[in-house]
Parts: sequence; C-alpha cells; structure tokens
Amino acid sequence: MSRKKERVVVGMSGGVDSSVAALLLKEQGYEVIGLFMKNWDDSDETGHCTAAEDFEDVRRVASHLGIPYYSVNFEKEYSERVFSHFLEEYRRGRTPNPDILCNREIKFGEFLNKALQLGADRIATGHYARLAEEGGEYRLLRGADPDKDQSYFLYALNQEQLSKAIFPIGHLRKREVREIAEKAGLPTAKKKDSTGICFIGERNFKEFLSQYLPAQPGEMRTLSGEYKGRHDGLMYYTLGQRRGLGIGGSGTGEPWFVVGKDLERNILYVEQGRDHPALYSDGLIATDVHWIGKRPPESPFTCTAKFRYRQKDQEVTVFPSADRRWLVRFAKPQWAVTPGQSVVFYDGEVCLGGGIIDQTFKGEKPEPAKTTPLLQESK
Ligand SMILES: Nc1ncnc2c1ncn2[C@@H]1O[C@H](COP(=O)(O)OP(=O)(O)OP(=O)(O)O)[C@@H](O)[C@H]1O
Repeated sequence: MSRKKERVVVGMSGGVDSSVAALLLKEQGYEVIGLFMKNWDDSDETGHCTAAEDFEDVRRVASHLGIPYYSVNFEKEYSERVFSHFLEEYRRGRTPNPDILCNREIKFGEFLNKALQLGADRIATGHYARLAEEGGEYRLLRGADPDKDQSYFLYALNQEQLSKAIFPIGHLRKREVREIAEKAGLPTAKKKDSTGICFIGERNFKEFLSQYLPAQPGEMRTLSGEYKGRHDGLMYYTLGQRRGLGIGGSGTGEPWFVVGKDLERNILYVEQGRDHPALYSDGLIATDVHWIGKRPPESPFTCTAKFRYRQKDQEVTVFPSADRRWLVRFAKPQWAVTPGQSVVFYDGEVCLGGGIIDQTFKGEKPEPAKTTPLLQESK
C-alpha cells in the first residue's frame, strides 16, 4: 500500500533560494505546492511593479517543476501587524528590524494558516537555517553557510511554528544552491538576490519614511553641548551612522558619528572618531524576549549573542529580571548596539532565542539616576 504523500506548501518569492527549496522537496517525494505572497503594493506611477515580475518568475519555476502555484494577498495584514510597528519604532527614534516581525506574523503566521487551509502538512521556505527535533522539542540551528545564515531573523518563532516548518536549503551554501538551480535549468538560477526593506524593497529611505512620518528637523550637538549643525529629523539617523551628517573636517579631522538621540529635545548627538567611548556599551536591557526551547534557559547563563545580523558572535551573560526585562552583560564593550534592533542568543549552532534591545548601559547595570542620551529610558 502506498503511503499518502506529505503535502508541503513552499513560500515562493520568485528568487533562486525558494525555487531550489521547491525543487529539492519535489525530488524528495513531497507533494509540493508553490504559494506567492503579495504584502506590499509596489507599483509606481508608470505601473511598473516588482511583485508582478516576481510572480511571473514563480509561474515559470512552478511550470518547470510541474507543481501547482497560487498567489495570496496579505497587504492588509502586513500593514497592520508589521509596518505599523515599524513606523511606531521609527517614531520613537529607534531602528527596528521588520524581517523578524514579518517572519513571526506573516510568513509563519498568516502564510502558515493559509497553507494549512490548502491542506498542507507543513510549509517550507528558502531560509538559510536548519531544524532539529528531539523528543518532540524543536531546535533552530544556524544555516550551514556562515555568510548566509538567517537564524537571526527566525528567533521569534515558537515550537508550534517550527514544528510545521521545513528549511530545505539550510544545509547548503549559496554557491551550491545556484549550482543546483543551474543544473536543473531553473529560470531563476541567475536571478540576483533581493535587497532592501522586507517586502518593500530598495527605496530612498528618507523619502520613503517621510511619506508616513512627519520629519522634525532639529539641532546636532556634541555631548558637551557644542552646536554642530542641523539634522533632518531624528528618525533618519541610527547609532554609529557616519554618512549623511554633513559635517566633516573640523576638530581632530576624524569623521563624525551619531552617538545618541534626545527625543524630548529633538537633539541628535554626534562625536568624532569611530572609537569614541560614547559608541560603546557594556550591556543592554532586552524586552519581548522569546526562548525557542520549551523551557527558558536557567539563568544567569553565559552564551554568545549577535546584536545585528552582520556580526560575529560575542560572549554575553544573561540575567533574568522580574519585570520581563532581561539584562545582558557583554564580556567586552560592544560598538553601536542599537535600540529597536534584536539581540539573538546562541549556544554553538543552536539559536536559543532573542529579544528587542530596549536600552544599553555602561558599567555593571543601568543607573536610572545618571542617564545619558544613550541610556534614555524608552517611553
Ligand atoms: N513574496 C513571497 N512569497 C512567498 N514566500 C516568500 C516571499 N518572499 C519571501 N518568501 C519566503 O521567505 C524566504 C526568505 O525570504 P528572503 O527575502 O530572505 O529570501 P531570499 O534570500 O531573497 O530568498 P529567495 O531567493 O527565495 O527570494 C524565501 O526563500 C521564501 O521561501
């Protein structure tokens, strides 16, 4: 008696990674269905629309593989559950990471539900990450390609979501993925990787943000109060930013960097030199912390962490706190750890979970009485 094939709905973006994910699943004997999501209306004045081109690539790949394919529209859900939060964070002067929320709410939320409605047993994506299961507990592992590992963006997924996920290319390197695509003659084999804001794409960031949030220009000052010029609106700047400040040459001659923001007084703080002490912190407070395992790790504990996607792991010690704010102390001072970004924890290959960086501090722990612009309590 033949076993009923497991039905897998693959998130197909029209890119090479998800094309190869679909191909590999088909070769492994799954019943594969392609599903394309449209989460943003990106048509311009001329009617040009990248999403339409991407969907055309999905059609070509699905036809090549002989699998059915559909399209689904989550523009409303994306706007309400991801984009509104993204704007709110910028409004608070922080630098959010929409991909993380998009994975939890859309790709492994709305998309997963839709796939289950289509009778899927599981969903698959072309993420560079791996999964392991032991005794009914799922673990998220880094992708095998250290340059492409995307576990950082997936730390907010829970056991239920991981139990329904397959990452068919997580054990491969990008180079191998392209080779497989070329050998199989996939029309997307040479397509370049997508860039820009999650689902919104490559934009002139200032122009884009100013359509949604009113910009409030203000003063740029050094931490000691020296006036250095005007800024275009705090939301346009992020900690450690060097470009676009429009000041140079003066003082030591070294370049200027954003070292803090005072939201109440609308001041952007700048200092000279990449290694200025104001850019370094000794620890952070994380909120919205999520642990992937069934039980949160016993703390305090030592592990490694990344404070931004493109960063080597750093050693940290994690302390719980009663009000669900976790204190993370760095083994050595860290450069430009930025509120709104995520801190993601690892034990070797295993992604333990992560949280949102709410504030950073110098010394042993935050000292509320002695706040500096970098240490501002969020509202
Ligand atoms: N518009 C979309 N519709 C369906 N699934 C999507 C879409 N965009 C992304 N995904 C899924 O999420 C995965 C990771 O998205 P990301 O944007 O990081 O992809 P990528 O590295 O550009 O991959 P790809 O080469 O497949 O586009 C994709 O491989 C795909 O499975």
